[in-house]
Amino acid sequence: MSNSSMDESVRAELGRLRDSIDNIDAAVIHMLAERFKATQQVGHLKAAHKLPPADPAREARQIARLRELAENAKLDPAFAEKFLNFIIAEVIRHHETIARA
Ligand SMILES: O=C(O)C(=O)C[C@]1(C(=O)O)C=C[C@@H](O)C=C1
Repeated sequence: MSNSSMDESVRAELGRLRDSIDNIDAAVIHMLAERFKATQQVGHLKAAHKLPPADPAREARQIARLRELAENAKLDPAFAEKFLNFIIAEVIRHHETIARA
């Protein structure tokens, strides 16, 4: 294989992989948007009933569940936990904003 044809096959493979990454990123964004639509409703429900924005017991159950899912999927469970905590922190911020309104 000459240098130029090898470069072309690498370029093509990189292009295919990046198309797949772009599709996955789009799915992640759409799934997150749906999740935030649901949590916004939870925020309004909690505010209407004077419930606290955070529920640490629920979070502990979610973390345990996601860590197990991650392990089964061969994803680093510590990363899965960090990712969930990052999302939940943003949700709690939204809940607090709704409660103040
Ligand atoms: O389930 C709730 O009570 C929520 O407010 C949602 C959610 C989440 O984003 O999953 C956010 C904050 C809570 O601490 C726990 C979970």
